[in-house]
Order: sequence, then structure tokens, then C-alpha cells
Amino acid sequence: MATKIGIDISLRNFPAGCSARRTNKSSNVQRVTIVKCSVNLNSNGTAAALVERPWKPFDARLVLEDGSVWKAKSFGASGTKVGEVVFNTSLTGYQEIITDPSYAGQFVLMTCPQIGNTGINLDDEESKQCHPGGMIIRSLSISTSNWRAIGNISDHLAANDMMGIYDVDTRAITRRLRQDGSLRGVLSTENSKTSEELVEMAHTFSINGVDSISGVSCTAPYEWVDKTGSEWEFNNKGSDDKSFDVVAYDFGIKHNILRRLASYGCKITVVPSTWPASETLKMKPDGVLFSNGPGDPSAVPYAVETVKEMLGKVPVFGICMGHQLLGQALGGKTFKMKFGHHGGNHPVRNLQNGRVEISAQNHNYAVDPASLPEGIEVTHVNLNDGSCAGLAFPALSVMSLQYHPEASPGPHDSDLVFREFIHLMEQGKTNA
Ligand SMILES: NC(=O)CC[C@H](N)C(=O)O
Repeated sequence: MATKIGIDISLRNFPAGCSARRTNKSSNVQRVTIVKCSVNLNSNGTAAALVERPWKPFDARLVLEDGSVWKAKSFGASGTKVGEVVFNTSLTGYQEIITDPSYAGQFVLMTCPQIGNTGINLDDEESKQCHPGGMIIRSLSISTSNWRAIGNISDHLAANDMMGIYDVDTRAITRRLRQDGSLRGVLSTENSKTSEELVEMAHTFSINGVDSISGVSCTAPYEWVDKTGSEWEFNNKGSDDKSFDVVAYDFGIKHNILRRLASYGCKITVVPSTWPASETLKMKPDGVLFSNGPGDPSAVPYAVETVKEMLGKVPVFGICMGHQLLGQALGGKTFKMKFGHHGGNHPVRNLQNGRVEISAQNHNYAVDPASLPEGIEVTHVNLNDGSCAGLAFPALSVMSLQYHPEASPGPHDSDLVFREFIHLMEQGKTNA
């Protein structure tokens, strides 16, 4: 229905759903006649859509160790937290990312320009809580729209004591991190703290040389039975009829690793990071999994010792932190990368079959292949920078990946590696 009213408005701010005809041409405020209007009119005749939004003022800061201060708006928890800033290039999967224990001690900056539109659901948790100290995003979605959603990201972060900031130039911060490497930083909503104090706080923080896995590992063994849903069973139809007993070391284990192992027919006992190798061997498992986990792999020599004691006695599979521990147990060394790999689109060449897999990755440290003794095979290479992405030592039934074959939401190119672990365990049973 055409409603004719005269109203002074700026054409640049003309509301969606309306069209108008210009009736005079003065400066930048125009006299127009609205010929179609589908927005609500306020009682005084002004269009409701024109009422200025109550934009939140900047109320948070990210201060980096290089002294730069980034003004932002806060969501989630408030307060002051220190951590290492890393950027993640994934376009989807923010709930999996914030519940991944490997992010403990870090702030994750999402390069995807808008976050939050699918809210939070009950299925996508990688653990029972949020682990990064904070999340840094460009734009916080103003609405949540997903059939699975039970809440919004802001409330979820607040309930999990995780800070969030938005309306900050994430591209500029990412370029800084690409140039200078991962930087330590402080997120704060507290005006009473000066930026100088926050820079100082950033300088006192360290993730290198610190055992970060003991804070996220379980404290007692437990059984895991849940599988992934039927839509995941693209590689492992029929593997259910065989059963393998697996002990999974929890260095900060992601639930989807456990779900994928269960789907491939494994009965899993999850054990703490400090669980003695002798106890594991007494359990007579068919295989042992060393999980992902946060922080510096060279700072947890006790875990490397545990891995070492198991070599040659049972087939083993390491994922991410587990891969780095295996690399050290085999005699190699790890090093810190400039800004690491965090994203869902890393190309990896599987050197065993020549196939390129697109993978999800999340690590700041890597195994130096030059440090490995002769006979250890590098099985996978990251095609972005040539770094070592997988190892094998068939003589000791060892296999490992630096990245995430279980990745949820994906990509799923590397899921078949779970079948390779099953084969390794089958061979182990045959040779026993
Ligand atoms: N996802 C992981 O297991 C991370 C491994 C290790 N903490 C790193 O940053 O390199």
C-alpha cells in the first residue's frame, strides 16, 4: 500500500523496505515523498528504522607486548586476562575452537569477519568448558539463528569465564602477528589499569617452557562410549563388528577424537597425562592414543618418558601434541614456529600415497625433521611451509599426525587415518 507522507531524511540513511521519490534538490538533506513504506512509523510519524541504534561504546582493550593498544568492545566475561595471541582462519566451527583444550593459555583471533550467528549448541563441544582466555573478533553477530542453538555466544563466554572483544581491526592484528610472530597480550575491561601496566603484564607471561597439559588433563581414568552420528560414517562402514581396546592419554583430548575412535570400533579408556606407562601396559590394550594438548611439548619431559616406555610394546598413534611427544620420544626435537598453523584449510601432502589432503590444524610448535634419527619416516608435509605434518616408524608400530584427522566440522579428508590405526592394531594382534 502506498502511503504518502512528507518527511525530511538523509537519502544515504534511507531505511530498507522503503522507496521514495525526490521532490526537491537542496543540499544533503532532501525533501522526498515516500511512495512505499513497509517499516513501522512511530507515533510522531518518523520511521522507527531511522531511530539511532544505541551502539555500545568502546569498553575494552587488547594490549600487545609490542606496546600497541587496540580499542574494542567487550562481550562474554569481563576482567583482565593475559595470553598468547594466535589467529585462526577457519570460517566455521567457532564452538569447537573455543572448547578445544589445546587453546589453553591463548587468545584466539578469528579472521572470519563475523562470529556468533549460529549461537551455541549441545553437540559441538570438544570438551566441557571454554579454554582460550579470550576471543578477538571483527563483528559480533547481532542475532543467533540455527535450529540446534540453545544460547548465544556472548552468554556462553560469560558463563565460562572467557573474555571476548569485537569491533577491532582483526586484519591489522593478523598482519602484525604474521610479521612479528605470535605475540603475548592482555585483554582488559578494567579502566583503572593503565596500558603501560598491561604491557608490563604481557611481558611477564610465558607459554614457552611451561607444562600446560597438566591443567587440562582429566584427573582419573574413565571409559568413553559415544560415537559420532550416522552422517559421519563415510569411511568406516562395517568396522563395528571388530573391537579394539584403546587407552587414550588425555593431554587435553578433544571429544571428537574419542567419538571417531568409538565409531571405528574402539573401546576406550581415557587416562590422565601422568598415568604410568606400566599401568597402561598392565591393561593390555590393543593400541594407545596420545592426544592433542596445549602449550610447549618440550616442557613436559614426564609425558615424553611415558611415550618412550610404550614404544615397541603396543601400536601407538599420536595426534598434534601426541605427535610432538612421539617425535621427542623417538629422539627428535620440537621448535616454536613463527605464528603456527590455526585453520581449516591447510593443504598437506600424504607422502605415502601422493594424495593432497585439506586439513584442520592448530599448533604453534612442530617437530624438526632434521633432528630425527635415521629410519623415522616423515609421512606428511604441510604444503604451505614444508613443515613436518606426520611421522611413522613401522618397526615400532608408530604413527602420528601434527594436525586433526577428527576435525569437526571438518574437513574430513584425513579421517581414513583412523582406519590405518585400526590396521596397525590388527597387525599387532596377529603378531602377538
Ligand atoms: N592441538 C595441539 O595439540 C597443539 C599442540 C601444541 N600445543 C602446539 O601448539 O603446537
